[in-house]
Amino acid sequence: QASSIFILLKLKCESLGQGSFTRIFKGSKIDIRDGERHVTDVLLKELDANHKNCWEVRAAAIVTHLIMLRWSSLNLADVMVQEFVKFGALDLFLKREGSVSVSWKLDVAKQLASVLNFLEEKNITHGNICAKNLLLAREGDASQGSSPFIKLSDPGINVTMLGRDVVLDRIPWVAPEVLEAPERLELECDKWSFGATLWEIFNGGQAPLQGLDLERKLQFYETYKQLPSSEWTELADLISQCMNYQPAFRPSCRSIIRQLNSLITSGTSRELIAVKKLQ
Ligand SMILES: N#Cc1ccc(Nc2nc(N)cc(-n3ccc(CO)n3)n2)cc1
Repeated sequence: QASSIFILLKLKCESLGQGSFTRIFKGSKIDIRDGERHVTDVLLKELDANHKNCWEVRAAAIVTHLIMLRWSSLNLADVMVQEFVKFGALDLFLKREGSVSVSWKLDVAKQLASVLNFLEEKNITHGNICAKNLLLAREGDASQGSSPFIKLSDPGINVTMLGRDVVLDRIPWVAPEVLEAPERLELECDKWSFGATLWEIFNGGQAPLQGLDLERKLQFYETYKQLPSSEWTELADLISQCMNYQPAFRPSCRSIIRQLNSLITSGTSRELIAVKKLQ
């Protein structure tokens, strides 16, 4: 049996961004099989010190021998290895890129709605839908006819295990009902978060309610506020339907996908009219 040795190399020390309790690094996994070297880029998510105990580290890689080279200070038990997704988190990408087309944004939104539909069919609640957890595997280039491709990252630490301040800081992605009773995390909560993520996608990746302190974030929910609405009324309607304070009133995934499809048709013609006006 070919004994394959995985050597996990922490090449760069600077973090690539951070989750709430994780530092992330780019690394390389080197497989040596029958004398051949296969190098793949990996992302290492290292949990910070005082959250080690509640990190449900899934056996991410089935490794025969994992050799952490001497200079990597990572302790295997607290590291999750993920495939390195080429263009990284969507919020950072949108901030970097600034101008992507309406159809690009709707394509990404539709992919996320399809992922939510899949999870709903399996009755799985993700619990941390946001642009930071959407990873862009393919940038997509309209002139080449290629479309973007996103992957949904892991939800990280379960919201029921987070302190109240951390949950408050997740306003407006966390559904209001979760604030009172985190164990009531249900499928509808992901619909609420989908609405907030849709808002991010159409606002250049900027975080909604950025800069509000926890007190003001809490007031936002206590006074049943909605995010600043887009001037595209059909989009604003979809976002506020998803961010309905009554979980049962939020649209089904099928309805979300149907509404995105009609935005795609009206959206592209809106863009054509805008282009015609410019000419
Ligand atoms: N410039 C740049 C650049 C940065 C990162 C990647 N790649 C990547 N791959 C993953 N599997 C996960 C992530 N994440 C980034 C933030 C989070 C928070 O959860 N994850 N980034 C690609 C390009």
